[in-house]
Amino acid sequence: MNKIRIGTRGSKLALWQAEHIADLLSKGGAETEIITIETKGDKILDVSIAKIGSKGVFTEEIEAELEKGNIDIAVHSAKDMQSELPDGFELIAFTEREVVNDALVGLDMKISLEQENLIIGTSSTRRVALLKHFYPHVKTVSVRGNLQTRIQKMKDGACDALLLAYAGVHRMGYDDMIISKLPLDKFIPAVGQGSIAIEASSNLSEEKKTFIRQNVNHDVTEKRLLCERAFLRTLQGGCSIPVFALADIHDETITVKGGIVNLEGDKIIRKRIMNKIEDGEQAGEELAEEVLAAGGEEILLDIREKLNQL
Ligand SMILES: NCc1[nH]cc(CCC(=O)O)c1CC(=O)O
Repeated sequence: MNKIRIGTRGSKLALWQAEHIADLLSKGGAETEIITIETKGDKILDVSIAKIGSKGVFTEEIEAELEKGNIDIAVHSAKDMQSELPDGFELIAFTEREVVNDALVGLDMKISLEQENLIIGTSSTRRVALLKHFYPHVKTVSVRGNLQTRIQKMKDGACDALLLAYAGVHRMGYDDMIISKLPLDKFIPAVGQGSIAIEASSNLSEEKKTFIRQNVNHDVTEKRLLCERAFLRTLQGGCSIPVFALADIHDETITVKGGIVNLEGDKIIRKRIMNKIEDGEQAGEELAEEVLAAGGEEILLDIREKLNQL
């Protein structure tokens, strides 16, 4: 088999993830090369993603390279992947999921969301809306950029602490700045949080596809993520919409919890569905239908309108 060429964005987190995939493939006996690609999302740092229009800002340039065959696969944080890829592309593997929680990150280990006069840096609409819902006294400020930039902005006084995905903080080696893991009963994570996804062109050879799946894919994670992604697809969520879902597998059963919260944080809809593992995608779809029917549809329309006005 020829060398496997791995495309990735150039941030430290993206490179860590690409190197992790290269390691897994090398252990299986493949030769690998990492190729860095700059995307629109990397260039525009002063505007929130919700304003740029989320669709494909971090993936377009990478997909162009996949299409041309300049790279064999692209490595992404699974949660950054749209629920529906453009024609001709597919996700062929998901790495074993690590800690899924959001985490409070900062220098002062005594900080808690219960305290008064707290300013939290985050640019995720989901985290802002969930904070407004569960901790309405907490103020938020938008802090964008890669992890290192955000931490620097916090040190410069932009906020008291950051709200980030535990997984990314851990991958970057900042464990000693993790103040607490937020509880999953309040902060249900973004779809796919904590896993790394491999994207390929549908034209990638079966030989490479099979090899990559054998060495990278984690079966239980894949089932959980396909369920969550079916929820996101049915809801037509998109990464700027504050929706969340988390699937878990025990014995023969998949359980998925998820919902939507409005931007003001005063309306939240959460549901839970259980199904046989092999019907996980159906469980994700049903969860979305229930959330939509219970008022999620209205919230979604309202959010779309407000994001369009940004
Ligand atoms: N949206 C950016 C992004 N994409 C993936 C991660 C973290 C790693 C992961 O969840 O796999 C992060 C940072 C964050 O949300 O704090």
